[in-house]
Amino acid sequence: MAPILQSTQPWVEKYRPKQVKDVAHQDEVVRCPHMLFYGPPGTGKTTTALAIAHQLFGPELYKSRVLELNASDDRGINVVRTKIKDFAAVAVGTNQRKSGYPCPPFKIIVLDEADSMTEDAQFYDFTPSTTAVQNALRRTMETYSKVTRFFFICNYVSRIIEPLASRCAKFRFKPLSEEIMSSRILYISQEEGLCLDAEALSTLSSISHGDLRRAITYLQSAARLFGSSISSENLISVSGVVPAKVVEELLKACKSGNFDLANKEVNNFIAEGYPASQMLTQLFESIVEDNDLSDEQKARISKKLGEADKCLVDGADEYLQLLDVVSNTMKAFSNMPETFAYKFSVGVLGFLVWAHHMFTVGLDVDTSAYFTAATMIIAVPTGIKIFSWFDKIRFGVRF
Ligand SMILES: Nc1ncnc2c1ncn2[C@@H]1O[C@H](COP(=O)(O)OP(=O)(O)OP(=O)(O)O)[C@@H](O)[C@H]1O
Repeated sequence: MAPILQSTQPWVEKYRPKQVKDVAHQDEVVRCPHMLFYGPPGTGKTTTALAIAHQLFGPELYKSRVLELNASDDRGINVVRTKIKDFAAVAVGTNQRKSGYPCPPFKIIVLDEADSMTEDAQFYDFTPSTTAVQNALRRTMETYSKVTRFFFICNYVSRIIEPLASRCAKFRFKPLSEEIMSSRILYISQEEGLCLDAEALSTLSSISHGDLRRAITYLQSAARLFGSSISSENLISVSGVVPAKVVEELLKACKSGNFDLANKEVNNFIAEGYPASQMLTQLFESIVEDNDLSDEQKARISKKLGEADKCLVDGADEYLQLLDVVSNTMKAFSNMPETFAYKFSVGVLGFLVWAHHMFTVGLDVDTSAYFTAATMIIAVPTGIKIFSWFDKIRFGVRF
């Protein structure tokens, strides 16, 4: 059995395919213009670009013909104007064909994470800066198109400006299917002398969501911690995925309508140290599949989950966000749907606005303005008050 603990090299690099033909299941992509590879993480975009470059130039010419820039490099507008231009402008020798490699007469510039290129000193402002850098590239691409090919790699193609995208052949990388992931994982397991049963294999594919890099990383972590025989539970524990039972308990508490119980579950969850964002993802999956909820209720909870997810990304408190989600889920599960209170308060508001309109018709401008102010002062708080009364009646607390 092969040693597991000796090598410190991450397996994602050790098992990065060196040849385009070994990149699993992205056949359409590998047949070269300027290229734009986009799609979710860990699906082989960078691997394909580097494999193409290696296969075109071989190890000897690789360094002189290929420039790799990723997010860790400085890729502000000045880099585009100088480093990329300097590299692109130097003509390639005509007689550099090495045995076994096609060595076409151009260079390749690989811009990884092209959707996060920044303008110097404006890195906090995504849209204008990225656009400025990309605009600066348009000219460079045109001027040096005879001697350079650009490979843009990104997750979100919508963040690449249209003039750049339209100069490229676009290739969408899809999340890898369970079978493709499993066969690559099986191959790596055999090479590393690991023993994975069918359940562990399927768990690994499902918790990785089509991201092979993630799957390989979980596998390596599990091998380090648990040795050569890896079970489904081992993989779940290294992945940070919340055990299905914990999600179930939380949903059960929501269904019970008992706020104290739900609060206790949220407290336990936070005390266990699970990431709240992971819980939101799994809660979402469970709610979408829950037959006790109507489509409208599912839509409401999903909206709340989305808002909480954004708040967490912005640095909000995990406990409060989760409690907010849980309270909204409780409302959705409760027999008196939120829509009733909502519609009632909106109805009161609507009535007052309508009454205001009827009374003010024919009044002079000043009287009408006073009346409008009075209506807003009465109508809005009244609506909100009624809304909160309903919450108090139902849960004894206002969320
Ligand atoms: N299609 C694939 N075939 C074989 N291995 C793959 C494939 N996709 C990913 N991998 C494995 O995952 C690792 C990471 O892949 P890669 O860097 O190409 O992903 P990516 O799509 O560029 O992701 P990101 O958008 O995060 O940069 C590779 O080193 C390789 O081990």
